[in-house]
Amino acid sequence: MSRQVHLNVNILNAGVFGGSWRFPGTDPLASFGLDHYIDIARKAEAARLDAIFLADGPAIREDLRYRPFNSLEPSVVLAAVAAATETIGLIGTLSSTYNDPYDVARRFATLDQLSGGRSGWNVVTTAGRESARNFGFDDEPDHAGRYTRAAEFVEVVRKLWNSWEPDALVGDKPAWRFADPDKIHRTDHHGPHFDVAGPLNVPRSPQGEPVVVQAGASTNGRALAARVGEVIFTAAQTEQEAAEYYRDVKARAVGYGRRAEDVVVLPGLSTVIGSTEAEALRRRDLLAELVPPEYALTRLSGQLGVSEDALVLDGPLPWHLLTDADEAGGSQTFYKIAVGLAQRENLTVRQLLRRLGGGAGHRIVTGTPEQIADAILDWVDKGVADGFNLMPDVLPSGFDDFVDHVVPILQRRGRFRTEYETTTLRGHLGLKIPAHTVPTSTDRVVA
Ligand SMILES: Cc1cc2nc3c(=O)[nH]c(=O)nc-3n(C[C@H](O)[C@H](O)[C@H](O)COP(=O)(O)O)c2cc1C
Repeated sequence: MSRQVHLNVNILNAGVFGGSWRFPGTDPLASFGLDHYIDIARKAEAARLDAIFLADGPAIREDLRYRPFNSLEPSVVLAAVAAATETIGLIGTLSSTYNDPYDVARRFATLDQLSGGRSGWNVVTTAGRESARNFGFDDEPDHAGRYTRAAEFVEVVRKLWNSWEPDALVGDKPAWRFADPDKIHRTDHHGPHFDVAGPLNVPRSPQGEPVVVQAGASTNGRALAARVGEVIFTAAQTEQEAAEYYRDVKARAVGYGRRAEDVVVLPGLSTVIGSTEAEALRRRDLLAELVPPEYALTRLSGQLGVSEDALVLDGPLPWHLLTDADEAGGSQTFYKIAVGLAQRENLTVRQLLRRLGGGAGHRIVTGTPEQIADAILDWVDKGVADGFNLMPDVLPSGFDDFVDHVVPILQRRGRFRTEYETTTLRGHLGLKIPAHTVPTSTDRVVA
């Protein structure tokens, strides 16, 4: 049987482009209301997608003068969507840098319990000074330190998810308890030992425990992905980039004693769909025009860590100011992607801004439903992706087009489910229930 495709939909405000909210017929503020998420989730469930996905950064980083951008807390939104759906997976992003393990463990265990085993936690380390400032930091902790903390953070969360014993004490030193808030200079925290006690005592979920998703494809990010990630949300502009990442992270996972199939790799895919190729291209052109230039420039300067003055629209990137990606402070993945695009295609700043469409740098495929379906199956059949985290160009219209016209093609070709065979997120993704979560006779199962 040909490999089945896994598909999530990332509900990103009014769509992935910086000007999606301005697209004709789009309600720019829909994403500030619950119906936006419930309607898309129900549409995704009716189309038998694996999950909906909510990205998140605990700060309003977008320039609100140019783009309505909400920062609704993902676990709250997902709880409401859980009540309005029955089978679709529910993946939310919470930062390992700006949260505590107990709180994250509790949120996703609760969501898992109440949703019947459909929750997934996307662990990110969160780049950007704005988020740091929201949590009392002077500046963002360094990149490597964020990942050191993330590795231990996930370990503690998983222990809490299985903390059936009263003294789920982990780590050997008290973490930063707020004994003396004045003394907590959190800018110097690097991978503290978390000291948590007390079980979560949430009854076992039908999927054992929430799925751990990871997003961040830098060198540090790959190590974390291979160690703990069950689903990896990545970004790749070319088949070669996708292939290199896919093989590397699966090999690293095997190196940690895991199986390659324990890791589902889902690159982001932005789709721009038209009934003809010409119509799709016209839609793509309009989306490019709708991106406020100031917004795109601000976003690119933040992504590259250079001032806007250094970005001359009709000139090349300021190569003399750009460091090696592994030295970048923010998201090294998207730093690499932007630089790689400009280098490979010899783009001016203006041309790069158009290629990115005001987004971070996910691959954009523009075409007819058949062309989109071909592009999806091409990477899956070449073994460089297990499916995709979809980011429709405009929400909800772009996702409606995908569900109404692309999914049926994948189903007719026998590559995508026509019915759910399971009711849990793990089940949809083909992930095993972790052995340590399978109740044993000695487990004290909460009634
Ligand atoms: C595909 C993808 C999606 C991401 N989504 C988020 C997100 O929703 N929130 C966030 O804070 N960081 C997100 N990040 C960035 C990283 O997880 C994180 O911010 C980190 O600091 C940078 O990771 P990197 O250097 O490994 O790219 C994403 C990164 C990638 C590659």
